[in-house]
Amino acid sequence: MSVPVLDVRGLAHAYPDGHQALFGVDLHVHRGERVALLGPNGAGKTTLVLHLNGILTAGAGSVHVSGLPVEKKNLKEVRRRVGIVFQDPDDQLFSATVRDDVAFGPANLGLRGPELEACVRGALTQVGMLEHADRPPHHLSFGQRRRVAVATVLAMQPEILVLDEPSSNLDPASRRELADILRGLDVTVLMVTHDLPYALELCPRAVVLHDGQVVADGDTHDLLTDTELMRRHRLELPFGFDPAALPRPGPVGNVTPDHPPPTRVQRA
Ligand SMILES: Nc1ncnc2c1ncn2[C@@H]1O[C@H](COP(=O)(O)OP(=O)(O)OP(=O)(O)O)[C@@H](O)[C@H]1O
Repeated sequence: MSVPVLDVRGLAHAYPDGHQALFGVDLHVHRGERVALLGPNGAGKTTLVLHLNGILTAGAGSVHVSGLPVEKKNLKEVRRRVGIVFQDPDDQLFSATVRDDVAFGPANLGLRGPELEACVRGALTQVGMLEHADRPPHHLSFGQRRRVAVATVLAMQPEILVLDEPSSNLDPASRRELADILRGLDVTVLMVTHDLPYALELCPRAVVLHDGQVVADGDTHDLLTDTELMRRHRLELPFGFDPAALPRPGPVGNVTPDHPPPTRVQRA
């Protein structure tokens, strides 16, 4: 098996006020996986995600992205490899036009002229927003802005796409359209979500974080049908939702996963 795209080992983090948010987290994500990161409020999901591209630095342990350690001297390359789409698209969109926002990252990497334009068009096409390229982002709907935020990250051709609550504040049609887009991408995905049906629909594997520790890691369907595990870790499916009613999610885009399918559920 190849080097994991994401290799988190023994990661611990205490905030300056002394609050210990992560305790020895291990997480290995291989190329072609789509993994849901689940857990109740305050579990440490955001804290973990902020370590993946060096916004926060580890108190103990390590994070490697395709073998590259997340360290100050590597941050530029780490941030190209790990694309984070934050929950609020307005944290990511600040230019006069959609095109300029999507061009910002690749232009910083040195792309110019037709190469840059092709990159921007490619990313906007992937999210179905090419026809909006010349519009100001603040004229777009929330769902459209979220798609543009995804495009700004895809334009960097990341090795892993990290999404923080991608389905939040979307109407049912936009939620489904975004799921279709994500399913079609040829990129490894780590998705933080409280939307358990969305996790089940998109991610064959789920990792549950609770009180700063990984408490389960395995097949999403197996996890979400384990009522004792769900109760213990404050995870609740919407009333009347039956996980068996959804087909198991298929592989990522055209990527052939270089890992076996998740089967085991581990418990702390
Ligand atoms: N800047 C900070 N200073 C001190 N403690 C913090 C800070 N940010 C987060 N925490 C604490 O760290 C713990 C983990 O928070 P985190 O935001 O990572 O959880 P989360 O799983 O993302 O939660 P949610 O689902 O509510 O977004 C919480 O107890 C939180 O109060």
